[in-house]
Amino acid sequence: MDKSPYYSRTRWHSSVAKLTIWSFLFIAVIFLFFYRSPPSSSNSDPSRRYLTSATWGGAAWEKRVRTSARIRSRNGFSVLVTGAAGFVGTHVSSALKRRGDGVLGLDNFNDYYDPTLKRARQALLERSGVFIVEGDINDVSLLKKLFEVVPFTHVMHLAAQAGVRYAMKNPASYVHSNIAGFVSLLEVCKDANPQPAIVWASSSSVYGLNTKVPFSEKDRTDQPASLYAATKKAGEEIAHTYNHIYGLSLTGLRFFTVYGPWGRPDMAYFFFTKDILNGKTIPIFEAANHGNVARDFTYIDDIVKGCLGSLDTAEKSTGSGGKKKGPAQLRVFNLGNTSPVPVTDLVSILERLLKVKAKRNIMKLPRNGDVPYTHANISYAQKEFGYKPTTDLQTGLKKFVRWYLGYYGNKKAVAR
Ligand SMILES: O=C(O)[C@H]1O[C@H](OP(=O)(O)OP(=O)(O)OC[C@H]2O[C@@H](n3ccc(=O)[nH]c3=O)[C@H](O)[C@@H]2O)[C@H](O)[C@@H](O)[C@H]1O
Repeated sequence: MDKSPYYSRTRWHSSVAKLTIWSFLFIAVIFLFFYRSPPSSSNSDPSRRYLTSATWGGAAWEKRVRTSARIRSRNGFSVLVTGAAGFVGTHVSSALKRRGDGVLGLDNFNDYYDPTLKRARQALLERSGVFIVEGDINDVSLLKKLFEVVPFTHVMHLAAQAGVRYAMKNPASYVHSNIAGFVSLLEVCKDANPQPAIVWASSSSVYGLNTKVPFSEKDRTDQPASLYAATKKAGEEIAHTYNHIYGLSLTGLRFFTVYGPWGRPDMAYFFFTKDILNGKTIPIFEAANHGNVARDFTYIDDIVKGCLGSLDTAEKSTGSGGKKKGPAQLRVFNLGNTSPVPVTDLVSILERLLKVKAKRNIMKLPRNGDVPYTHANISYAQKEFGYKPTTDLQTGLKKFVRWYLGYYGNKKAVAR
């Protein structure tokens, strides 16, 4: 049967209508899929393995966030601690919680060093009521969500790619965490209402090739010797910018070689202990003309006091919702021990504590970012919040070794 033009037109119209409806439905389904699925953390750093594909959101998750951040003392703070499963992050979170502040942790649990140690720290914090959200500081939507759920008064920003020598192996990870991550955190903080006051971890390494000792905050910091140092120095400049434009209150802390229980396995005192116990030779660097390489090793409890002192004296940010209302506080403090010790002496102390002779391989300081000497002038922190380190290297290492042997269950050597 012949079809009339009218019939063909009607059929054509009905096909177009069907196609439109199906296309519309298809787009709606795609849209719903992306809108409803919980945003996962943006672990976009290609050079880093994350052991979890972290998800967040939902009523139960928000309740945990709120409960963890709830203030339990008069005039207490509500603090977001980034890098909470890290060495310093764990100690600071637990100290804040103990005194009644609300604490919420954030950590991406990356595998720069053994993540089971980070999980053990997490379990420790969990027992004292601190919840660690799994996510990356580059995940702006997660950060925004956290600030929607909790009006944090303070941010203790300790998440970072640490380690001086590793920067030659994986430079991108330093830019990702210490620069991009810091900026994404500051972006969210400046938009928050109220804006939090921010205390964050810079590093003694910013002094780089500076030879004037002891290092004072007024000394030059424009000659970094490693990419790690350069990213921390960049952080200090970025802090200046956000303070200047948005009225964020910012305090940078230049930590000097922090050590102690629950420490970082990539640091010399930690892997020296392991290698001495295993009878493995340890490389000990020496400076030019057989000079000693020395560090102003600072015990973790002293660093925690410095962190809390900085939080307690941090003034409020002056802006809100991305608008500056007036000048805000901008500070940088050295947090060191003020008594440098040669690395060879550190090894001798470990030998005595472990009752094992180290196999030493003395070698020239490699050109990998290490500097020969650090020494903090701490008078500024002393003046501002009474910072006064009280633990010498011998005492601090004794506590570290006791923890190490307990944690790793090595029964062969016993710390005195
Ligand atoms: O203050 C900081 O801001 C930094 O402190 C820490 O860096 P460093 O002071 O370099 O500590 P760490 O690696 O433990 O080496 C200690 C000493 O052992 C020497 N060292 C090291 C390795 C080795 O094989 N042999 C050796 O002699 C080495 O030459 C050095 O003299 C943090 O890791 C860093 O993240 C940052 O926070």
